[in-house]
Amino acid sequence: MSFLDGHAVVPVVVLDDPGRAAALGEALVGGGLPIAEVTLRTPGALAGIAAMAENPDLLVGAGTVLTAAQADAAVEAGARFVVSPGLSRAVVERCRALRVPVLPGVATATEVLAAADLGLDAVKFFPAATSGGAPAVAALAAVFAGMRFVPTGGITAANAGEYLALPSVLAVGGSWMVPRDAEPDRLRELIGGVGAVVAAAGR
Ligand SMILES: O=C(O)C(=O)C[C@H](O)[C@H](O)COP(=O)(O)O
Repeated sequence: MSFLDGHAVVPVVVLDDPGRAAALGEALVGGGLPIAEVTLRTPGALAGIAAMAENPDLLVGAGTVLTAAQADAAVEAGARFVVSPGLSRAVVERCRALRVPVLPGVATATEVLAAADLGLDAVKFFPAATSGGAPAVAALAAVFAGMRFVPTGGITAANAGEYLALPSVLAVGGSWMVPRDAEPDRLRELIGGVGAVVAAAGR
């Protein structure tokens, strides 16, 4: 069981204007992608999380969480899961204390081992494309039987299927369907296209 069950693709959102968060959340839900990882990389990210958290049909989480204090702030704003680009014991332990699922980033076997030592059974594989792509995930999965991966970073509609074909891949993350400056029509088109990618991968 994972908070990502039923979510094969996690949209990674960089919000410049928190005033657009609610509409983006509606577009995701309407397009069949009722989940968003809002990165804490913009000043309005926490306000955006709070706005999205008001949508009962949307599972909203925080990305780019680098410190335990940021995990606190994200959960306080309404984040229901936490994603980090790297593996921080402090972040993992704070999320456990907050009873919120956490997905720390790893890119090497040593980091997967460290995550397993912390009792984790799912990690983000980041940055996926430049860390060896789907073949690297398959190679890591071969030696870490209980570990599941969420590759993120450099994933597109064209290559998501390679990752989703791997049984060790819980989901993929990416921003390709939520580009920062897309007009609403283009956004709907990109979000709507994700379903075909997921279906083609048999998910
Ligand atoms: O910092 C984090 O915690 C992140 O989540 C980083 C994101 O995974 C990538 O920025 C998404 O990568 P692209 O799909 O290539 O845009």
